[in-house]
Formats: sequence, C-alpha cells, structure tokens
Amino acid sequence: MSRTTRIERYRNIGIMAHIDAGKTTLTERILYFTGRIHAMGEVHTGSTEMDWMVQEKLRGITITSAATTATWKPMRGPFAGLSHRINILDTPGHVDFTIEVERSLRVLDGAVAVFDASQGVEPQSETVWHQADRHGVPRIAFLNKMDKVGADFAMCLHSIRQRLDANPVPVQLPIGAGPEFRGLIDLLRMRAFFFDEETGESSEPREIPEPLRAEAETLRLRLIEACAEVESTLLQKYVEGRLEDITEEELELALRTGTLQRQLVPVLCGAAFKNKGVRTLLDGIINYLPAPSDVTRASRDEEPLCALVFKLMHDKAVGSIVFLRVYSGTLRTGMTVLNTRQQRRERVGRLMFMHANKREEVDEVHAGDICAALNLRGVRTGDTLCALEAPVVLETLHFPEPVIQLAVEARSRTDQQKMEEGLTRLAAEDPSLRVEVDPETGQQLLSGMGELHLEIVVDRLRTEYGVEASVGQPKVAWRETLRQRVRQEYSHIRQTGGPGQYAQVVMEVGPAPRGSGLVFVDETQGGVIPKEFIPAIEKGVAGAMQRGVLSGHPVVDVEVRLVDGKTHVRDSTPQAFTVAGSLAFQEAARRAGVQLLEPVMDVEVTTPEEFLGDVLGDLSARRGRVRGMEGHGTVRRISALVPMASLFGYVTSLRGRTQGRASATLRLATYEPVPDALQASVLAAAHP
Ligand SMILES: Nc1nc2c(ncn2[C@@H]2O[C@H](COP(=O)(O)OP(=O)(O)OP(=O)(O)O)[C@@H](O)[C@H]2O)c(=O)[nH]1
Repeated sequence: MSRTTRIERYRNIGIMAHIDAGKTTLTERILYFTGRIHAMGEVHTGSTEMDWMVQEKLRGITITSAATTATWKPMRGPFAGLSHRINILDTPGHVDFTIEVERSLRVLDGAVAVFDASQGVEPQSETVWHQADRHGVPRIAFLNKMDKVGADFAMCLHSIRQRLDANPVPVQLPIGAGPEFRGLIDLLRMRAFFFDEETGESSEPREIPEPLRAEAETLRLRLIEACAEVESTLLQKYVEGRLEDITEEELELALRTGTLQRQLVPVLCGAAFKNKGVRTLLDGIINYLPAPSDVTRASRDEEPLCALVFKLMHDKAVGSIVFLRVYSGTLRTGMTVLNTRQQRRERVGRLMFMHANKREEVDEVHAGDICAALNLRGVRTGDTLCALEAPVVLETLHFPEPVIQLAVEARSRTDQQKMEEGLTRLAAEDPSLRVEVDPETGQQLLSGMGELHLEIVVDRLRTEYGVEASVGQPKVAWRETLRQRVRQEYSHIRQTGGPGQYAQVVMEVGPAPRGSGLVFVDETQGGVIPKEFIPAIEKGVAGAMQRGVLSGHPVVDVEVRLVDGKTHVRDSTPQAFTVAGSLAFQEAARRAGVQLLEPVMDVEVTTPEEFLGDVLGDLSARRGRVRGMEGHGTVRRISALVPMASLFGYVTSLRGRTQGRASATLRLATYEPVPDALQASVLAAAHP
C-alpha cells in the first residue's frame, strides 16, 4: 500500500494538560468530529475510547499514551479543503507518569496545551510545558471549559505569560463566559459565530456584537503586532499604518511561522464537553502546527529507513506491541532492519495503525507515520531501527529516576512465577519502573516514580496477571555517594590449583558532581594494564556501585581515576580485572565514607486560603522548605522542597485536612545528603 497522505499533510501531535483539564473529553470530541468514532463517550460513565485500560476506567485518569489517527479537512486557512492526517498521542496529566509525557514529547512534532479556563496554568501543565520547551515542541493553547463558572479568558492569558514565560496570541475572543458562553469572535476575519446550544455547532458568520467590538479590535491589533514581529512584509504594512491591506492569509502564515519558530503561541478557546470550539481547534492544529517535513528535512520515503521505538506494550491476544515513529524511509512487513542500540537484526512482522483500542493492519508505513509492529523480539524502548546499509542511532529517551521502593511477595508458589512474568512485562512497557530481587530477603523490589505509580503496578498485577501479592510499606529509594577522595590499591591474586587469577589496580576514587553517575578515567601510562582489560575494570566498578556499599542502594556520582596496575602474562584475564575493580571500589568507598542521599521532591500545593496556615505548618513538620507562594482569588499556590521520606501518604492526608479541597503534585527535584541521625537509623534498619 503506497502512501495515501503526503507528508506535508501529516500532523503528529500530543494533547497535554493538567489532570482534569479535559484532555480525554477533547480527544474524544476530536475523534468524533473527524469521523473516527460514532458515539461520544463520556468520561464519567467510563466509556471513552482512549481510556481503555481497566484501571483507567476505574480511576478516570489517563495512564497510557495511546496513539490514534484521524483525518481532517480544515474549513479555512492556507490548507483549506485539503485532507490531513492527524496522529494523536495521548499524554497523561498526572505527575507520576512523566515517562509517558516524556516519550510522547520525544516523537511528536507539535502539541495542543489544554487549560481549564477557570484555573489558568496549573502546576502539572507548567511541568509539562517546560518538558515541551526542552524538546523544542511548537504549541498552540486551548482554553477549555469556557462554559464553567469562573472561566476567565484574560486571567488565562495573563497566567500563560507569567507562569510559562510564553507569548500567548489569541486568535479568538470568547463571547461571554461561564453559563453565558455563547460564541467566538474570529480575530483574523473579525466575524462573530454563535453556538447552537444543543449541538455546539457554530452559526454563519455575523457582525461582532457592539459591546465586544473595542476589545476585539485591541486583540486584533495585538495579533497583528505579534505577526509583524515574525514576517517583515507585515512589519512594513504595520509601520506604514496600512492595516487594512493585511490579509487573513498573511496573518495565518505568520502565525504558522511564529508557532513553528516558537516565538508565539496561538490561543483558541471553547468547551469540549459541549462540542464548542472543537472544529476551529482542529483547523488550528492543521494551520499552525508543523508537519514532519517542517521538523526533519530528511523525512522522505526515498531516504533510508530510520525509526524510533518509543513504547512497548503487552497484549494478551497478539503479544508484544512495539510503537514506532518513522522519521525517514519506508518500513515494510518481511523486511530485515538493524536495531543499532542492541546491535542485532530484526525481521519485521505485522504492522498496524492503532486507533485507540482498534487496529488497522497495513503492509507498509512511511516517513512521518506513527505505527505499531508485532513480534519484534529484542527491541527495547528508546531503540533505533534502521536500514542495514545506513546505520544511525537516534537519541534515546530520558528515563526518570525512581524515588520510592516497594517489596512485593506472591502469596503462593504458582503466583510467584506469574508475578515474575508479569513484572518482566510491565517493566519492559514502563522504563520508569525498575524491578529487582532483594539479595537478602529474596523479595521482588519495585522502584518507581511515586506511590500512585507503584499502586497501579500492583493493581495491574492483580487484574491483568491474576496475581495476589502481599505488599510491604513503601520506602524511599535512597542513593549513596562518597564523602571524600581516597587512593586505593587492590590486588586480586588466586594461585592455588587450576588456572590462576592475577589483577592489580590502583585507583583514585571520590565524589563527582550531582547527576554525573560514574565518571571513569583511565590515566595509566606505558601499557601497565593492556587496553582490553580497562572496560572490565569499569564493569567491576559499575557493578559494585549498583549493589551499593552500606545500605544496598546504588552508589551515584563517583569519579574513578585508574592510575596504575599490574598484570601477569598468563593469569590476567578480563574476569580477574572485573573482580579487582569491584573489590577495589568497595574498599575505597568504605574508607572514603558513604553519604546517604535522599530524593527531595518539588511539591506544589493548591489550597483554599482558609487552610493555608494548616498546610504550611504541616509542610514544615515534614522537613519542607517553602520556596514560593502566590495567590489567585481565594486560592493559594505553595511551592516547597520536601524530602520524599516524609511524604508518604501526603496527598491523602492533605485531602483529609482540607475537606478534599486542596491538591498537590510531587516531582523529583534533586538528591540531597541525609542528616546524620537519619542516616544512622536507615543503616540500622538495613542491617538490623
Ligand atoms: N464544564 C465543562 N466540563 C468539562 C469540559 N470538558 C471536560 N469537562 C469535565 O472535566 C472533567 C475532566 O475531564 P477529562 O476529559 O477526564 O480530563 P483529562 O484532562 O483527560 O483528565 P485525566 O485523563 O485524568 O488527565 C470531566 O468531568 C469532564 O466532564 C468542558 O468543556 N466544560
């Protein structure tokens, strides 16, 4: 099957938002308007097409970023009347699932940021916005819930400017707000549209209502100014005062250029729930967000294949599903490709497009496509698949560090096996979940991004794998690092019976800056240790760091300088040097002194003013340091740094003390040294 839609007419987009801003409802309406589904699901009845996993239905929140495809012909703008293909990557709004946001951002070309118009920018949208900044993703903003009491267009623009440091440029002005939200003024055409209350469809264009004329004109001028900063021809007309010569097309194109260059963010609004503003948003997606060919020049079908694996999923019926974004070339079933990261060849089995929980099988996919492949066995998230003759490695995904740990134990021997299998699959799907076995207790240890994250893993073990597990108390995922620099000599010599082992190393071991992991430098001279043994030594050090020295938690941020060593002609082997590296490091770490580090979270609490004192008192009792506070109406937003160790159950306790009216988001800010008294008690608990 050859390409059906030209690559210039693709839009690979994500929809990002704070939890409850209406992302699922909006996605659903988009699928409805683009003819993909015929019945509209409602989130509260648990029937939406995107939220298809059981837990998602039960909890009403979006966990998995499913990819889905839709077709849209914009009514107006430079692409009017042309059929476009929109691939939507759903991204969750909850902070415990940043990995999902991160992997979507890695493969999408543009995004719609959805805000609750009565709230403005909320903490999680801020986090996701900055993640998108890091990935250089062009965005448009959609102010949803304009029908809600308290919806405030001007407040939202202000908060986008202030909190996101962005340049919001409204292309619409709402007519009324809250229950009075009746229509939109199109600031490019300077016409008004009114909604049908039943269907949400807009009327024929009309005159702008007199009371809104002045505001519309001010905003249009603001729009022209923003476009003039992007396009010099517009600037000319603007400075010469020839505003009436500026055409709608010129403005559309300047808005597109400005969005692609990330100089501005077009702002649209509506109420997804009532179908209001969804069609104009779809037009906006096509008109302002980039095609794959705007982002990567080489994205052509004739180029050699290059694709990124951004997600793995296990499906009971078909087995492992690998989600791919094709950057260039064509991928066909039966083709052999190279997985450059794993250094192995893969034969491509079945290929398909995913429409939420339905699948469309195809025999080839092209540059720009987001698709799923079955039975690619050795593939991991972040791998690159490419043509055998043109190997490349794409930058992999950034996996967040886990902050908490949970021991789980199967209730029976048969469950044990099912649990191991289930955990292996869940960890393959979710690289932010780590699974290991506690060497002392033999229990499975799960490490993850937060309490909710691990709760869901345990829940999935039960519902998808039928495993009843006993779950321990969640613990902090501590880290160790070294207190000072030491010089360490170590000889590993075994010469009794059989082939001997001989390896001697001399290294300087000490702390390295936060976030550097292991910095290993070979400074040996004159070939005292042959080059082929150096990686073996590094492997030994890395293994010892992973196992930890005092508490069984990994050692991080260490510099190791290999300065000297000795070999034996017959008895020196890579294995002997790995052992020497490992034991030298352990000895050095003990002498240098181990400092326990703890994850410190960035906590953002939104609370009604009346609970402010109580919330602050509680944060300080939890060793929290308040960094900032701001108010919006009677609602206060507090930002604080709090150690993970004192945050267990925080969200539940916060709800309890504020009658369910305050909310909080937590994300890892940094690792900090643990106070000595606490370190002593953690170590005592590790070695009772
Ligand atoms: N008043 C009003 N409510 C809306 C609108 N859109 C969505 N909602 C409601 O807001 C709530 C949250 O909507 P969702 O679509 O689940 O939000 P979400 O952002 O997908 O939430 P998560 O998946 O949990 O991140 C639901 O109760 C919706 O019915 C709207 O336009 N107006």
